Amino acid sequence: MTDTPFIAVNDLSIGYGNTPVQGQLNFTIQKNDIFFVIGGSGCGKTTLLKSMVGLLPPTQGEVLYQGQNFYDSDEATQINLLTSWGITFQTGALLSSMTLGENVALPLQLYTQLSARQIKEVVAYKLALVGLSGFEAFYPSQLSGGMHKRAGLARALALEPKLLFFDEPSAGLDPISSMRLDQLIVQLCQALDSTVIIVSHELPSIMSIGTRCVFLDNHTKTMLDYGDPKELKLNSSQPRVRQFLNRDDASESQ
Ligand SMILES: Nc1ncnc2c1ncn2[C@@H]1O[C@H](COP(=O)(O)OP(=O)(O)OP(=O)(O)O)[C@@H](O)[C@H]1O
Repeated sequence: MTDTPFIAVNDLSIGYGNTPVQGQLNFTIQKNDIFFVIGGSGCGKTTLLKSMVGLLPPTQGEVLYQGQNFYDSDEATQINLLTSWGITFQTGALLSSMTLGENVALPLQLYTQLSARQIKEVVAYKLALVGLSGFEAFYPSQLSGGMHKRAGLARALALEPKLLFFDEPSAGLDPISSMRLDQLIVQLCQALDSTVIIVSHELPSIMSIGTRCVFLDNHTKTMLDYGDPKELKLNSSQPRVRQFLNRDDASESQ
């Protein structure tokens, strides 16, 4: 038995060139968490996600995945980590020139030895999981916003990831579709025994499915608090965190 956290963010600073975005980030994520990264517009949520998925080396500190630091690892370890992650960013989740079937098949073709027939079966299964059975031949432009998000989820799930990253998964969806997507994320997370990290502004999602969250602050350029969002909403010692989670007007100025 080890007490190494599933993910440990240690003294992390992130930014672009000489412009710091966030610093002194320290928190852990447990296996099976549905972990939200929250905070006002432009505070650095997407930047944190980019840094966590290997797209932006930190300016200081580290993110450890069961003790492994992506940026310090050799290529084989980096590929192992990358193929155990499913990532959907807000834009560009799907390649527009490919059908849904081809989009979902792509990671399987790149990273597995499966035959064409096996890939076809896995694609059909993943599309069924997100309620898109029979849509293999559709192009992303032929889908509604909600279907597009679910198809992005199917592609992220292609390699049965143990860790899923989502940037604003329900952006642009109506409240009902957004709630259905939340339920789908919870079901898939349980079925695949996965852990999920979500960047989101959506308070109903944060409150209904979030197990823990970290609040990034624009003013101080660091985290103000982290923990169970329901707890923080009531008891955070940080007024800006309570304002945000209670949707007080004061949080809108962030
Ligand atoms: N590629 C980039 N180069 C330089 N600065 C960037 C880049 N991408 C983002 N930034 C800046 O970094 C800061 C944080 O941006 P980021 O997109 O991470 O915030 P966010 O919290 O995800 O915002 P939102 O909630 O509005 O999507 C912003 O000031 C943004 O202008």
